[in-house]
Amino acid sequence: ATTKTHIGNFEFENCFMNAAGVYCYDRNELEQVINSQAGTFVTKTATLQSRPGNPEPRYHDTALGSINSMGLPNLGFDYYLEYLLELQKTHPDRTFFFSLVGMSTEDTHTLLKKVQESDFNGITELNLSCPNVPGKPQIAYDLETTEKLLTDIFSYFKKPLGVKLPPYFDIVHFDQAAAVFNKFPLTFINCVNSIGNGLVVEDESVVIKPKNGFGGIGGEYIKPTALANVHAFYQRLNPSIQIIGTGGVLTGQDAFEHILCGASMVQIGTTLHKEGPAAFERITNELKAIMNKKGYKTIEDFRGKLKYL
Ligand SMILES: O=C(O)c1[nH]c(=O)[nH]c(=O)c1Cl
Repeated sequence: ATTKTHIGNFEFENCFMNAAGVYCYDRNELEQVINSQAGTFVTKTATLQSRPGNPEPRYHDTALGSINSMGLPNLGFDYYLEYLLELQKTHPDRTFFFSLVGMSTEDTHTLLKKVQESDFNGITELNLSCPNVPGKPQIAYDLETTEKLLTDIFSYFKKPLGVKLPPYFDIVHFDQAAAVFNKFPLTFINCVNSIGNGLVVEDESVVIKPKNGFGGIGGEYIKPTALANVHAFYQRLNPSIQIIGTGGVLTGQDAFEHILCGASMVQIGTTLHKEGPAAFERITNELKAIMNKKGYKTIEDFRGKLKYL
């Protein structure tokens, strides 16, 4: 069996990559993902200026997952663009993802215009779902703002673009969100970002400092929500818009389920944070074993073919 895949016009030797925010802060981390079994990587979400992020502790692992309120710490757009352009020379055969978002609508347009005018030839992931910047609501929970933003973006942005989405929890919201996304030539949507503003308590205390302990939840806690979002949009979107599945992937079986629900690429966050880049080889081998046992040669043999009762 092969776990290769494609997103847009790009081929990837493996359908696994990191989730933005994990193992992607700087060249050192990104190089480790490049040199792992991952098919590609996405950068930490970049903003126009570098950001220190929220006070620590701002990330905490639990037995079943993680909670974070990082606050968008990143080295700034220019740092990641410079590295991506360098990789286009040293790894011309590979395609990478650039995650970004502005701290204002104006900044978002400034960033995307810089990408459009640059020599970057990879895929851009616009983060519409950061839950941890105090005072900034998650853009993708405001569908009117999201539609206006995408309308303006696609008037000038002509390179491959996808959006990182928060989980939705209401069938009507799936309907309304899909109706918006179907209006645009999106290359993909990525479901899901962390479940925003959870609260983990240990003994008598919160476990992270920002926002009195409130933060985005990842890991085993969120797989049912992640699978539901992947499949809800798979059922509703134009087939030209592919789906990246993120959330709750610990094993090859979890990845199999994301692909069964419709995902064309699977991102790994909390598990990668806990296990390191070796997780890519383990999970890839586990998925291949499942595919061999079931007689599936490629992921297209079962992608989206979730059975109903
Ligand atoms: O606090 C963060 O940096 C963060 N944390 C998340 O869990 N998702 C995001 O999109 C971001 Cl931007």
